[in-house]
Amino acid sequence: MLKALVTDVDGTITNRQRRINTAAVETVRTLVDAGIEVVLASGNTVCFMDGLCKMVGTDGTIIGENGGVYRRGYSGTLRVPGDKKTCLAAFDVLKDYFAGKGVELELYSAQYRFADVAFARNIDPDEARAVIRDHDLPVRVLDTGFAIHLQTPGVSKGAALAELAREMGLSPSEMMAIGDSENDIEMLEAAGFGVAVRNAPAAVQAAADWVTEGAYGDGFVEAVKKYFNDFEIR
Ligand SMILES: O=C(O)COP(=O)(O)O
Ligand SMILES: [Mg+2]
Repeated sequence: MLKALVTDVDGTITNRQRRINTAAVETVRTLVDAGIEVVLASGNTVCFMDGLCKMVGTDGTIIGENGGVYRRGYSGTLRVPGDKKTCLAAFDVLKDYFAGKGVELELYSAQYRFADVAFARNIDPDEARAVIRDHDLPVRVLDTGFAIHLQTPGVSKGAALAELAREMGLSPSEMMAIGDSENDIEMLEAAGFGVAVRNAPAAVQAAADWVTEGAYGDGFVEAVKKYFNDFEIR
């Protein structure tokens, strides 16, 4: 039986423009009201996630910064498996490289981040990967479709899911995960049942156990409806 749902945010319960799908919000509330824990798992910052949890109506359990941080409930201890210093050092190398080509990198909410670095998608992520490789830097480049992130190896939403499951007294096999992007791959693999929404790229769909017909929030709602009876109602 499934006991918790772990869902990505951007591209999974929002549309391409980051507008939240209101039916997806209702669906999350239906789960929460049935006693099923819903974990929001995102590349976004903790403060963003806290506001989102409050307004959607979850208990504040989050995975943020692509697994760079996670926390059980609003008052739980914030765990920070990520390493911001390493990511920032790699970012400086990228910044210099792209400045040399006349392209400025735009950091996203750097002052609110504990673990990863996020910046605008005005460069080719594969070119950034090549620079990281050439300089032998210990970070990986993630393109979420909404931002590019730098993250230390071993840190992922999937690794955070496994740690969080332990804190919640659950097994990852009792969790369903839903996502849309390459920062969700490890999470879809770690969960007992992984779902990709239709807008997910092929590599993400391949990591999932099932792919929805609908895209974005419509796909999210479709997946929860289809598997609702596999959740243990308390
Ligand atoms: O922060 C991002 O780049 C994307 O966020 P997401 O993980 O909720 O899709
Ligand atoms: Mg996403």
